[in-house]
Amino acid sequence: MSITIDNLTVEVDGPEGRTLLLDSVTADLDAPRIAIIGENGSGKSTLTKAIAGLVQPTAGKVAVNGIDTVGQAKRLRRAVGFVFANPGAQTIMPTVREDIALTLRGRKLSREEISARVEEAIREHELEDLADRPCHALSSGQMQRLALCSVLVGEPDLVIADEPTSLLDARHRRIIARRLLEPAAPQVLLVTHDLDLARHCDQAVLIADGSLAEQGDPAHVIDCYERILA
Ligand SMILES: Nc1ncnc2c1ncn2[C@@H]1O[C@H](COP(=O)(O)OP(=O)(O)OP(=O)(O)O)[C@@H](O)[C@H]1O
Repeated sequence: MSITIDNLTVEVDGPEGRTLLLDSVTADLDAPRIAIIGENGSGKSTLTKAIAGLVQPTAGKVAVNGIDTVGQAKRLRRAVGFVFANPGAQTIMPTVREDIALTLRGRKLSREEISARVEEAIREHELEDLADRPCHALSSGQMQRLALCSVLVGEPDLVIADEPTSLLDARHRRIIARRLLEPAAPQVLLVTHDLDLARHCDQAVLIADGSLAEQGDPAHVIDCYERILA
C-alpha cells in the first residue's frame, strides 16, 4: 500500500494554548517495511496515528492506498491494523482468547472459521498457556504480544505498530522482529527506538521536532539520526 502524506500539520489545543505537533510533513511511503525513528516527543506516534485516521490533520492530507484518512474511517479500519505503544489501551475483552476473536467479529466468517483462525493465531504467537487468562492479569510484555496477535489475526493489508517490541524480553523481541520482517508478513510501518530493527527495514523516516528530517534508505537515515544525537 502506498501512504501519501501531503503537507500534514497537526496542532492541538492545550492549557498553554495551541501546540504544533507536526509541521508540514510530506512523504511517500510504499516499502514493505518502513521504520519511523526519532527522539522522544518528536512526533512519531502522532504521525502514525494520523496515518491510521486516529488523529485529524489541522492542515494537509494523508491517504493510504488512495483512502483518505478523514471521512473514510470504515474502509481505513479494514485495511489498517494499529498496535498501540501502550498495549493495555487496546485489550478490551475479558480473556486473551476472546480478545483475539473480537478482531474477527463482524466479518463474514462462521463461528467454526473464527475459532480455527483464533486457535491458529494462539499457536503461532505461543499464547497457549495464556489463552484463558483474564487480559488484566497479563504482564506488560504478554499484553504487548497479545495486542500484536489480535491485530495480525485480522490480516490487515498494513500493520502500524508503535514500538511493538519495547516491553519484550530478548527472546520475544527476536521472535516478533522476525515475524514483522519476514517476507510473508503484511506491510509494516513501525515506530521504534531499536535502531537494529530499523536497519532491517526497507525504508526509514526520521522525525525531529515535528518535522520530517530525513527519509530513504535506513542506513542513511540512521546515520543522520546519529549525527543529530552526537
Ligand atoms: N493531545 C496532545 N496534547 C498536547 N500535546 C501532545 C498531545 N499528544 C502529543 N503531544 C505532544 O506532542 C509531542 C509529540 O508526541 P508523540 O507521542 O507523537 O511523540 P513520539 O515521537 O512518539 O515520542 P516517544 O518516542 O516518547 O513515544 C510530545 O511533546 C507530546 O507531549
